Amino acid sequence: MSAWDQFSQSFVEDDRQHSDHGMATPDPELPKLTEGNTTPISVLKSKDDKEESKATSPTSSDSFSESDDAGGDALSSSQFEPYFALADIKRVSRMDNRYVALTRPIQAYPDSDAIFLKGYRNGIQVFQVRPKQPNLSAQENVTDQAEAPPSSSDSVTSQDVPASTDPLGSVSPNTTASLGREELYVKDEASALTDPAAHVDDAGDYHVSPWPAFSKNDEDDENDAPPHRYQDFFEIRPSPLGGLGAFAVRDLKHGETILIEQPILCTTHFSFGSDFYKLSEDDRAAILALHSPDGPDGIDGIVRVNSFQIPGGVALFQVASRFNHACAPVRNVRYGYDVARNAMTFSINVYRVPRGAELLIMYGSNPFELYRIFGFRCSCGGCVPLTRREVDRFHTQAYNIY
Ligand SMILES: C[S@@+](CC[C@H](N)C(=O)[O-])C[C@H]1O[C@@H](n2cnc3c(N)ncnc32)[C@H](O)[C@@H]1O
Repeated sequence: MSAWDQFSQSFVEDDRQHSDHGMATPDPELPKLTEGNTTPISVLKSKDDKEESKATSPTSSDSFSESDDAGGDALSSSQFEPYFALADIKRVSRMDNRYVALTRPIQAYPDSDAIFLKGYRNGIQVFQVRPKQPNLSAQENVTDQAEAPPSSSDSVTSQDVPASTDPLGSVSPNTTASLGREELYVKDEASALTDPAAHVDDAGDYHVSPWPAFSKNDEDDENDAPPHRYQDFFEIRPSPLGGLGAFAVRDLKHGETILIEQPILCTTHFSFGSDFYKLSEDDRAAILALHSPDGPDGIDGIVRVNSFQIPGGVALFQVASRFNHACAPVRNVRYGYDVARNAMTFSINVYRVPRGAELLIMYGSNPFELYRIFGFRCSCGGCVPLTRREVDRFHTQAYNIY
């Protein structure tokens, strides 16, 4: 397993253990931690790890990625690098061990030496905050992540948190370790107003309701919410865009979560071959039944056109991978990967979708990019389709490059 794989695995496992939140919905307005008054101190990885992650992490051109408005869902592995930064956030209020900040970008947060960008949830940027560790300068904190002693502020026993699953630093076995983690939600006031899951209390602070409980074994857990059934929202059937697609079975309204699905396979473009053969026969059959592009690529082609980027790799889904693409004016569904639940979630991002309409996500920002990555000429009706001449020119240019 590469360092990148190990890291991303630990990230996911860590989130499962520590958080009810963790929607990794990407956002093209990702605040750069170098903006404003923020002083970046470093990233977690050592130089060697970084080199390796560069070599092994997939590029954004290999899987679905959106990059448009605030509802964009561009999944980029780089966004999940552990950004550690000296940062402050103004006007923060503490609620149930979590922080809600009303300003963005991140500016100043006096009690922390590191902020870890976890992902997004309902358009809210979710961070984990590590309080300042005594007797260590900022630089030492970064370079000595692995050796840094746990602080005593937030005790978690190492039985709860195996060392290998802690992306914030190692935890010695058989000791009481403190992860000193807090969760932080950063939200601008404008988007709060459109977020159905948030409300503002009398003090002006935003409150965010937790996601409904979800686990693969919903039926086994009495405390969980009822299983989320996508069939209550849409059906999969032939699409005029080609092959199969998803169609609303009733009127759907903005913000409705229509799909929560765990992947059949999480992999990388480099390890797909071996990962595929570790699957059960049923899962392999489900992958082979997904849309297969023309050409000689075989299984590689199936992964290329059906996978979603997730932290550290790509994932294939039985249902989510059936959604067709539409460009910005026509797309009506946004998606994000919920790291905590290892689940892809789709929700409606337009005012209303009438019963019978096709539900469409955005794979890429323009028809040229779609052709280059996925090999199809977009016919969504919301873009100017590529002409035959443009396609020919693309092939000529590609031929000249290679
Ligand atoms: C992930 S699959 C989507 C589901 C697929 N239609 C199926 O039958 O499983 C992606 C493929 O669907 C087709 N497709 C999706 N959106 C399209 C669009 N807007 N215009 C034309 N073809 C599209 C392309 O062949 C693309 O490679």
